[in-house]
Amino acid sequence: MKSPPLHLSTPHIYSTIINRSYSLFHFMALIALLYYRLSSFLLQNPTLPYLLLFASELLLSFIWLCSQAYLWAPVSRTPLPQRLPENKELPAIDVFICAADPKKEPPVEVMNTVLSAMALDYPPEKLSVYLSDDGGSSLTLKGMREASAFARSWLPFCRRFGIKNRCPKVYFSSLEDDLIHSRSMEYEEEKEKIKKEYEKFKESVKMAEESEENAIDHPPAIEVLHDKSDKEIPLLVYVSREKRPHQPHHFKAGALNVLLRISGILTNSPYILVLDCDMYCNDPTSARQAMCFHLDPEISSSLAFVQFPQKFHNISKSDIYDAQLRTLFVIRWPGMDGLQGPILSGTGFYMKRKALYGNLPLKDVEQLKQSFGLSNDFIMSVHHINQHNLHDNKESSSKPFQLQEAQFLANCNYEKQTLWGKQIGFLYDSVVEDYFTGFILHCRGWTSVFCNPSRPAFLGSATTTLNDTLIQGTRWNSGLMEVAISRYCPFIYALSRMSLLQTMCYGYLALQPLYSFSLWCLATLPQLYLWNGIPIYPKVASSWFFIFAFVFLGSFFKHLEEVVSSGGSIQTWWNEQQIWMIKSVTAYTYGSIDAMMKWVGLRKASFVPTNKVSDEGKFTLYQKGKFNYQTSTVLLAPIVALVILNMVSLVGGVARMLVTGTWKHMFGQVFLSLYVVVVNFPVIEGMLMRKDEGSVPVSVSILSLILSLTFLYLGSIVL
Ligand SMILES: O=c1ccn([C@@H]2O[C@H](COP(=O)(O)OP(=O)(O)O[C@H]3O[C@H](CO)[C@@H](O)[C@H](O)[C@H]3O)[C@@H](O)[C@H]2O)c(=O)[nH]1
Ligand SMILES: [Mn+2]
Repeated sequence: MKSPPLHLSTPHIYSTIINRSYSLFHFMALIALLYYRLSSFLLQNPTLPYLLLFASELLLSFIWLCSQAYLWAPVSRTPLPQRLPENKELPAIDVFICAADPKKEPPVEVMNTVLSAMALDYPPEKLSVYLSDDGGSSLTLKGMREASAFARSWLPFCRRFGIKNRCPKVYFSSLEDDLIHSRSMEYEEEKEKIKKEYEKFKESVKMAEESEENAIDHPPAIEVLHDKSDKEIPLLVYVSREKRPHQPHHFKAGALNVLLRISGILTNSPYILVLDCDMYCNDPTSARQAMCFHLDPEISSSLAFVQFPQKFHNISKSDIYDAQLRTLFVIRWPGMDGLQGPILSGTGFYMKRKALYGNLPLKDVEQLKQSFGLSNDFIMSVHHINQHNLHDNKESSSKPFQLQEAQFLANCNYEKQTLWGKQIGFLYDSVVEDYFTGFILHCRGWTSVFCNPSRPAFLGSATTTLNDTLIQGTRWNSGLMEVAISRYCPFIYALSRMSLLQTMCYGYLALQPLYSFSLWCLATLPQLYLWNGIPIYPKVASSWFFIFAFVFLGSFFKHLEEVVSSGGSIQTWWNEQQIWMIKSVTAYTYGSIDAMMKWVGLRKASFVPTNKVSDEGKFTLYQKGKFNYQTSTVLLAPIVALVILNMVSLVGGVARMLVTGTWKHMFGQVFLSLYVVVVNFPVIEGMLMRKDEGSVPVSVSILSLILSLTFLYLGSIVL
C-alpha cells in the first residue's frame, strides 16, 4: 500500500492569476517602449548619453523579465509531522554551526545557539552538534565545555516541561512561559534552579580569559565534549580547523567542508542542518518538519535540501534597512518552490549529505581518493552514504573516534589536488557559497523545498545599521557578480541543465548587482538633460508618454500590491523603495566593482563577518526608524551626491520650464528627479534637518555637492 504523503502543497492560485495578467500587460508595454527608442534612433543618430539611457532601459527590462519567473507559480507547503514514522525509524542528523570571530560573535550567544540545537525535539542519540570555530579561540572552546555541562540540566528540563523556547537566553528573558503543560509548583522550583545554573554558566563563559591567539595562524584543534555514553544528550564536538596565513581557507564554505569530513568519520548522519552561529533554533520541531519532506516518498529521492526562511529576532517595526530581506523570503522563495525549489540560503536548511558528494561516478578507491582526499576512514564513510539506503537506521559501525584522523581531515593541505570546493561539498567559486552551491545542486537535477511555518523555526540577528547593511550587501553582490561573470553564469551554464523559469530566477539574482548601472544612468542622465532643457521622454499627452508612465507606475504599484498582499504595510513598501535605491548606488555598485577586480586579479576574496553585538545608541536609532549615516564616506557620498544632483536639477529644470513654458516636454524628467528626491527624503533630512550623531556629516555633504556640481558642469559641456 502506498504510504500517505507527509506534507501538503498549496498553489497560490489567486496571486498567480494577478501576476500573470500583470506580466502580460507590462511585457507589451516594454516592447512598445523599446520600439519607440529604436525607431527614434533611425531618425537621428543617438549620442552617447542616449545610448547609455537606452542600455539601462534594456537592462532593466531584462531584469524585470527574469523576475517574473518568481511570480509564475508560487506555492506554500505544510508539513504533517504527525504522520512521521516512530522515533526509532527516523534518520540521524548532524548539526553544523559556524563561528568565526569571538569579538563580533560573543561566545555566550554562540553557546545559546549550540544549546538550542542540542535541545531540538529529536531522538538525542540521532542528533550530533558540531561547532566550527574559525577564530580558533580558547574562549569559544571554554564556552563549549560549559555548554556541554549546562546541557545536562537544560535538556531534561526542556523535555520534561515541554518548553518551546529552547534557546536559554530567550527562554529566560521572555515574559511569558511557553509551556505545553500548565504551570505547577514543581515547574516553578525547577525553573528557579535552572535559572541560577544558567547565570553561572553565563558568568563562566564571560570570565574565560582569552589567551594570545591568532585567528589566521593556528593548528587544528578538535575536541569531543560529549560522547554518546549518555544517550539523553546529543554528541557535541568542537572543531577549529588549521589555518595558515598564506593558505586560502575559503571562509564559511571551507569551514563547512571540514565539518562535513570530520562528521563523516564520526557520525556520518544522512542529513545535515546548517546554522550560522547567531541563528538559534526557535522551534524545536523544525527537524521533524524537515523530515516530512525528506522522508516523503513522492519527493524524497531527488530532494537535496529543505530551506527555512531566515528570520530575525531584532527587526524593528519599520525595518528601514529591509534587514529581513522580505521580498526574498516572502515572494521569491515561495515562487521558486513552485519550480525546482528555493535557493540555498546559508543557514536554516536541512541538507541530504549525499547531495554534497557531487553525483560522481566513482568506482575504484583510487578515484575516490583523487576526489575526496587521502583519508581511508572518510572514503569509507562516503561509500557508506552512497551505498546504503538513507533511511536504513541501523547504527553505523562507528569506530572509536580517532583524533589523529580528524586532525588530518582538518588540515589546510587536505583539500589540495582534490575536488573539494570545486565539485564536492560547499563550493568555493563565490563568496555567496550558499547561492552558488544551491545553484550547482539544482543544475545537477536535485530539488529543494521551502518550509515557512508560522512559528519561525530559526531566528538570527539582522544588521541594524546602514554601515553593516551596506558592507554585507557589498559582499553578497560581489559574490553574485562573481557567478554572473564566470563560466557558471546562469544564462549560459544553466539553460541546458534546468528549466527556463528556474534559470531566470538564478539569473535575476546574478544580474541584481547590475541594477546599479541602470540606476546610475537613470538618476543622472535625464537630470543632466533637464538641467540643460533638453527633453528625452515623449511629451505629455502623446500615446508614447502613456507607455513610459505605464511601465513606471506599473512596477511601482505592483510592488505595493506584492507587499500588501503578503501582509506588509504601506510603510514597508516605501522603505523598500528607499533602501533599494541606496543599496543600488552603493552595495550593488561596489559589489560589481569588487567582483570585476577579483576577476582581473586586482583583489582577493574576503568575507568580513557581520557584527552581532549591537550598540545601544545605534540600535535605538534603528528602532525609531531613523537612518544612521555613521558610515564611511565611500559608502555615503554616492547616495548623497545623487540626491543633491537631483535636487539641483529639479530646481533648475522647473525654473527653466516656468520661464520657457515647455512643461509638456520636460514633465517626464521633472517627475523622475522629483521621485528620486522624494524617495530619498531621509537622506535630505539627514543632511539638512538632523543634528544627532546619525546625521550626514557636513564634510560628506560638501564633497557630494562638489561632485554633483562638477558632474553637471562637465556633463553640460559634453552634451
Ligand atoms: O571565515 C568565515 C567567515 C564567516 N563564517 C561564518 O559564516 C556565518 C555567516 O556570516 P555572517 O557574518 O553572519 O554573514 P551574513 O552576511 O549575515 O551571512 C549570510 O550570507 C552568507 C554568505 O555571504 C551566508 O553564508 C550566511 O549563511 C548568510 O546568513 C557566521 O556564522 C560566521 O561565523 C565562518 O565560519 N568563517
Ligand atoms: Mn549573519
